[in-house]
Amino acid sequence: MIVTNLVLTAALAVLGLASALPPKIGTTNIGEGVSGSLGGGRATFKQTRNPRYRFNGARAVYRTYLKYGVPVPEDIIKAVKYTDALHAAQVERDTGSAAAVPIDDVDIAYVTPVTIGTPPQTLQLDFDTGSSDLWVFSSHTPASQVRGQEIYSPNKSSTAKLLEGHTWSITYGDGSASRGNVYVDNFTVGGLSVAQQAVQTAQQVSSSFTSETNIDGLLGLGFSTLNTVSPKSQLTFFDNAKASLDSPVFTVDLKAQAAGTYDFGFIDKAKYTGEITYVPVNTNPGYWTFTSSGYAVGSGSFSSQSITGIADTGTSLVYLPTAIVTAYYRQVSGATNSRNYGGYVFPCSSALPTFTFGVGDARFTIPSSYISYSPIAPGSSTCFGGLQSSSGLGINIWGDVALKAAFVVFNGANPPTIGWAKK
Ligand SMILES: CSc1ccc(CNCCO)cc1
Repeated sequence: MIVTNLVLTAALAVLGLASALPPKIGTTNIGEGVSGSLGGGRATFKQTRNPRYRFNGARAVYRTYLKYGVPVPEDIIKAVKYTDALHAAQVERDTGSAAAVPIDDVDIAYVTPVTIGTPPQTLQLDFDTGSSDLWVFSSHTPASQVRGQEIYSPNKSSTAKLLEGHTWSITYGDGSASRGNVYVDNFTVGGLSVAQQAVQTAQQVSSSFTSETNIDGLLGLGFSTLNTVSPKSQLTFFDNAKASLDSPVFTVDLKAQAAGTYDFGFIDKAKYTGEITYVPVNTNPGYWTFTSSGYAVGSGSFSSQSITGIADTGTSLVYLPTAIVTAYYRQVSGATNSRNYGGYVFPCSSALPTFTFGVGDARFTIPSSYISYSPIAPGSSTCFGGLQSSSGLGINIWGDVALKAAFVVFNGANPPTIGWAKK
């Protein structure tokens, strides 16, 4: 039987009228179950949560009275006025969310788009919980040191202001370095804005930054005590934004060879499974330092021991005590700790066990594919490990290889804590 669109439409309309049940208050009735076609196409409306919506019960009741033409009782009117005032009194709460995109095929680092100034200039920055300077390639960076990076030009921003007499200089754990002067300007990450963010403009960058053409600078998410600006140190973007956030947190969801997210001000339940295990953070000297409860190699037994280290989104690999790392590579045929290649290498064809680490009673397993990090040179059959010894660093580092295996909450409350969840 051929049912023309017209008849179908009429039928749907009659059905609609016939369903005396009103749509549930507070939801948008998109005609659940009403599919069918008007003009042949299909439409699906995905409902998304509005993180800024604040439910007001009194107002919902008020709307119901209006909807059914019933005079609104005085006490409901009073309740609406009272609750509206309460909501208005709440400081404007804010959130932000932005993508974390791997810059190459081994996830050596991740970049996130930010906008600076007026009109907005977009740069891709490496969000780094292991440092606390926000610095960018700029119009002050010598052309010989710029190789395709986007630059920030303060003289093209009507809202940029030079921070007179302030300079900065930073050297990272991997030996890379940069230095320069400081402006304040409007700064936005994923819809979250800070009006007067200190933006450190590079006048010099080391060769490793010049050759990292996909990184236009760093956004430090460590504690502001680590900031290198002198004579007056500056606050990180998170510290500046914290007071206006719904919740004083940011979360990190890094992915292997895919875009993840940095969220500010809220914890997205869709991004993790099970419970979040929170542990204390030692903010001295300014890293997100926490203590892991132990480790296991592959299907081996879990060794309960305290491993104190930093959660560092700006470091690619995991660096742990030599005893743990040798226990791991003992399970990898052909693995050696190579001076030539600067760490543990193994035949790319070797089978690698997984690596499990503990946070409290929770256990997080790093897939072996994350630890088979990359050939030591393009096409080589020798691979470099994603797990290396921290003996030369003096600090244990849970870098991207570990962070990719979890959903991590950096809780900037007082006292700060760090939360780990499976995903
Ligand atoms: C040359 S690309 C680069 C990216 C991030 C960083 C900061 N963290 C590194 C660990 O010290 C340094 C260099």
